[in-house]
This record gives sequence, structure tokens and C-alpha cells, in this order.
Amino acid sequence: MQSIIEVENLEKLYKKKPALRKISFQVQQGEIFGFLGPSGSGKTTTVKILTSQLIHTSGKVKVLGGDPSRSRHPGFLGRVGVLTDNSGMYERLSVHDNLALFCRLYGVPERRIEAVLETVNLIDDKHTLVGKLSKGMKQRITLARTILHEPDILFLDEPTSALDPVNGGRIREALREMNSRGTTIFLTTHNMQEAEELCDRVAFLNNGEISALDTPQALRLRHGDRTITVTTQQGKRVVDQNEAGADEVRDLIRSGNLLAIHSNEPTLGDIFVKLTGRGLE
Ligand SMILES: Nc1ncnc2c1ncn2[C@@H]1O[C@H](COP(=O)(O)OP(=O)(O)OP(=O)(O)O)[C@@H](O)[C@H]1O
Repeated sequence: MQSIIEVENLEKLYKKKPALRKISFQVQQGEIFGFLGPSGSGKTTTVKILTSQLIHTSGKVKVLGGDPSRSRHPGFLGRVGVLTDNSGMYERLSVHDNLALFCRLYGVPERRIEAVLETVNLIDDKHTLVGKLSKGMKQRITLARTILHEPDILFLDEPTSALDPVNGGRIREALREMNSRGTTIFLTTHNMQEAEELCDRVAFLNNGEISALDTPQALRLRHGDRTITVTTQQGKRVVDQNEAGADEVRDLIRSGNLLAIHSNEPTLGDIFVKLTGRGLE
């Protein structure tokens, strides 16, 4: 697979104070890459550097083969989508008319409007004024605008923060659909459940440093304690996942005393705390 983002020893100082401390990572084409970290860990700073909104202090950054800070290299902006908090929508225009404006701006045919509204599940609100939309719907029309020009990479900074579970779920569904059609997604979040659900790989960012980077499954395997909890009529008991534990579980099944078995796999949030000594919130 090909790297679509390459970051090497990236450092960012704000007035001599480090926000990113020489981090390195690569994102492969077609993946959903999660950047997880608590508030102030450097997620937004990273997204801004990768999308040419901020200049880094030192290190190498390549997005789509070029340095975003220097070049706005040919085709860069046309191949990248960035979802930010600021919707920039006209409240007195309908959903359709807002998107039609952006179609003209991007040089995209208006037939794309139907397709993006399908993706974000807003087709029934095509003629609703943006000012009348709920917060979750506004977030979805902003996503629709971001993907009008079919970007190769989509950068999302906390896309579902402040959304209720239903609207958050709709955004995640839309992201999965876009990813299945080939869009690479770089997602920052402090919502570890969102990361577990969506991401092929995750990086843990803490205080401007990457403390782990792998698939959620590999992280769980590496940091799990390989035990299971069995529930019997007498209560709960933790059993090691080894031969002695297997004998114990077999005996419980034979005796008819076993009520439930649960794996004790850690969540990404548990692993984050274990590695960094702090939570994600
Ligand atoms: N313009 C700025 N000037 C000075 N310091 C800044 C500036 N922007 C960010 N910082 C500092 O850099 C560090 C990283 O901030 P950043 O916004 O990248 O973190 P974040 O992980 O995105 O946090 P959040 O989840 O709260 O948005 C923080 O200590 C922040 O105070």
C-alpha cells in the first residue's frame, strides 16, 4: 500500500512552547486513521499543518506527495477535504442552494448534490432552509459540502463531538461509506468508542508525543492481561487464559454451574490510561 501522508520528526513550537515534539507516522491510502488524544495534546495543530493552514517549526511533512506548507502544490486543495466546526453556510438559503453555491466555487457539477445528500442522509431536507436545521443536521450538511468535490483525503477534527448518539452514528455511517468508495480518512477524536468502531489504525497522542500506533486489535492483544471473567451461581471469578484456566472452565461447564463468560479485553481508553497515565477526556 502507498503512503498518502508521511510525517517525520514533526515539531511545532508556539512561542518556544512545544505543541508537537518530533512525531513521526504514515497514513496509507484507503485507511481510516485515528488520532486520539485528550484536549491540548496537539490534534488540531497536526491537522492544521497537514492541511496547509499552519507552518510547522521543523521536520518533514508530505501529503499527497508534496509539502502542504510550501506548495499548496498542484491539485492539493482540490484533492483534500477538511471538516471544521465553522459551517460557513447561509442560513437563509436551502440545503440545496447552499450546496449549489459551493458546486460553483469548486467547479463541480450540480448533480453531485443529490449524491452527497444521499451519503449524509439528508435528501429529504433538500429544500429546507439551513437556518431551520438541527445541530446534527448542520454538521451533516457541512460534511456534505466537504465531500462535494470527492476528495482523496478527508481530514476531520472531532466530527461528532457535541452530537447526540443518533447523529454521531449517522456521521460515522457516512464516513464508512465514503471510505468504502476509496476516500482516506484522517480523524481526530477523544471518543475512543468512535475510534474503535471506525479506525483501521490509531495513534495515541499525549502532550505532543505519539505513545502508541497500531491497529485497535493489536493494541488490545498487546496490552490485555489475557484473562476471562466467569460468572457462576457463586459469583464472578477471573480465570487465566491458559491450560489450567481451560480445565477450570471445562469443569464449570460439565457441572452446569457456569452462567456466563466474558473476555477481559481492554478498551482503547483503558490502554491509553495504561500508557500515558491519563484519560482521553
Ligand atoms: N495559536 C496558538 N498559540 C499558542 N498556543 C497554542 C495555539 N494553538 C494551540 N496551542 C497550544 O498547543 C497545544 C496543542 O493544542 P491543540 O489545539 O493542537 O490540541 P488538541 O489536541 O487539538 O486539543 P482540543 O481537543 O482541545 O482541540 C496546547 O497546549 C495549546 O494550548
